[in-house]
Amino acid sequence: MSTLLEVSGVSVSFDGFKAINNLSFQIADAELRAVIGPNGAGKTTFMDIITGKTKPDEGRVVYGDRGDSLLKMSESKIAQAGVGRKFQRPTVFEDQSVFDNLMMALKKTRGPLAVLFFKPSSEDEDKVAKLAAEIGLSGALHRKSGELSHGQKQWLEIGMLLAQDPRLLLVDEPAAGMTPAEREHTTDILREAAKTRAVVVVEHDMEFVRRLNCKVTVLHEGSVLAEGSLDHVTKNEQVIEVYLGR
Ligand SMILES: Nc1ncnc2c1ncn2[C@@H]1O[C@H](COP(=O)(O)OP(=O)(O)OP(=O)(O)O)[C@@H](O)[C@H]1O
Repeated sequence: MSTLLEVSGVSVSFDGFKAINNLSFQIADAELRAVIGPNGAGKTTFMDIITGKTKPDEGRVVYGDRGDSLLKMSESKIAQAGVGRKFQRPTVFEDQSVFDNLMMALKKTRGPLAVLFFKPSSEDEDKVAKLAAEIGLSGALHRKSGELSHGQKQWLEIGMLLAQDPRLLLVDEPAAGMTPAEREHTTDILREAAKTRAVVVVEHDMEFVRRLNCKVTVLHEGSVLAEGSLDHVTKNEQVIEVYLGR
């Protein structure tokens, strides 16, 4: 499997405090990865660097088949290049139906002019139906999104990101506030999504990470402390000390 994203030797300081310290990270196409670490480990800043929100002081961030540097690109250019990000709080359009939210997300992939003159084809309707099935909302297609449970809103937002067909999807704490059954379904969605794209999941919940059943990267003080299977990293003495032993 070829490398899709390579972060090497990246550091960033805020007012002299090194939030990211010589961090290196790689992910392949169609790989699922969990990123864990205690509060303040640098997980959010790490994602901010990939999406272009924060520019590092040093290091390289190389992406895609041509090895483009993401550091030279704006946030919107990075998004256009196929990097999608899901924040913790869902931001679906509550007054619109699930169907309309997914359809709008499909439109967005076609640029501003296409949005103005957009007429959904039956092909688009099929795509929306397929996305709804992928996120487990086929039965709720015509419900107002505002009426959905917290978990369902999160799934809808994942579906809206998938509608844009990202090559790399970054997901921030998807399990927060979910019921155990919703968490299970969320791991299924993410595992399925990672069959055709790279998915990075930042998560605190260990049971959730165990169900993801993927390679885990442990961050601590802005660097990678350990990497490997969950069983491997949870046996690491340093990991136990800084994170799990608390
Ligand atoms: N814009 C900023 N200005 C100053 N300090 C910052 C800024 N952004 C992050 N930090 C600091 O950098 C460190 C890393 O923060 P970050 O939010 O990336 O950690 P995190 O692993 O996502 O934590 P959490 O699990 O609590 O969300 C923290 O000590 C934080 O206070």
